[in-house]
Amino acid sequence: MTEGKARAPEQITDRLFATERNPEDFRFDASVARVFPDMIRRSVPGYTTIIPMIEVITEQYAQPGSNCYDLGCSLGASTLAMRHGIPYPDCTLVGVDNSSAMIERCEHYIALDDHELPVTLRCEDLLNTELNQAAVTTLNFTLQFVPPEHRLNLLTRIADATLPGGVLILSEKVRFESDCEQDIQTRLHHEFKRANGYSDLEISQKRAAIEKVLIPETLAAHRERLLNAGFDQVLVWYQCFNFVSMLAIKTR
Ligand SMILES: Nc1ncnc2c1ncn2[C@@H]1O[C@H](C[S@+](CC[C@H]([NH3+])C(=O)[O-])CC(=O)[O-])[C@@H](O)[C@H]1O
Ligand SMILES: O=C(O)C(=O)Cc1ccccc1
Repeated sequence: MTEGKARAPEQITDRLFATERNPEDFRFDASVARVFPDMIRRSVPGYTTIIPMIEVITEQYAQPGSNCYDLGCSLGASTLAMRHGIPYPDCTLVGVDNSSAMIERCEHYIALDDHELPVTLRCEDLLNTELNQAAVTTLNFTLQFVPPEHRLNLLTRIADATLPGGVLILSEKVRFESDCEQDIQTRLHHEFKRANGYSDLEISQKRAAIEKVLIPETLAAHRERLLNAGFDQVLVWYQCFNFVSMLAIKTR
């Protein structure tokens, strides 16, 4: 480790679903925020690849004097990737999350990161947050938690706020048209979780807890809605099982 640099906090193991519990919908509360880095790394195939690629993509699409947004920033992993990718000192970087437990811890992680570009954190609903002059906006596994009926309106607000040449990085858990593919990809995702030390009880209790709050859609539905919202081009730049990351580009 470089001398004088702050040390990254130790990761706390996610055991939230390890013992039998009453069925309750998943919430981003203090108990989740506490174990979140471990939870997301062991639960989302490709997360540890997607984060550094957000840095690479941000570096390509940031524009001088623009704003960059990380919507649903949690503890700031995607925010810090954007911070490190932005090559212009006059850019503004904003992280938004409506979980106060996440934002409180996120402030701490941002402070530990030794970098000159300031980060503004907003503890508010991303459905109401002000967006303008955006070069890069990230929704890294966040849109899936927004009620489906609000998704087009949010994406339209993002597209309207995006500068020509700007992008949206959209990572989502997806579902598949074909029942057979849905079964295979879900099984492979569960095998990934098992390989990362989650038990069958943990997998099934978490599955029940997220069922009503994490609503995946098909890739075709995402594509069509992004184009309807005002983006000009949509491409998939990453997929591992049922976890996908897209790039929506505004060319004009
Ligand atoms: N309406 C909303 N308004 C604001 N925040 C919201 C809303 N709905 C959900 N969130 C927030 O979106 C985040 C989703 S996690 C993002 C990971 C991060 N991007 C990462 O790259 O580490 C993904 C996951 O847990 O799978 C949580 O912190 C919620 O509080
Ligand atoms: O854990 C799962 O099964 C998921 O689909 C991903 C996830 C990751 C973190 C919070 C909620 C869901």
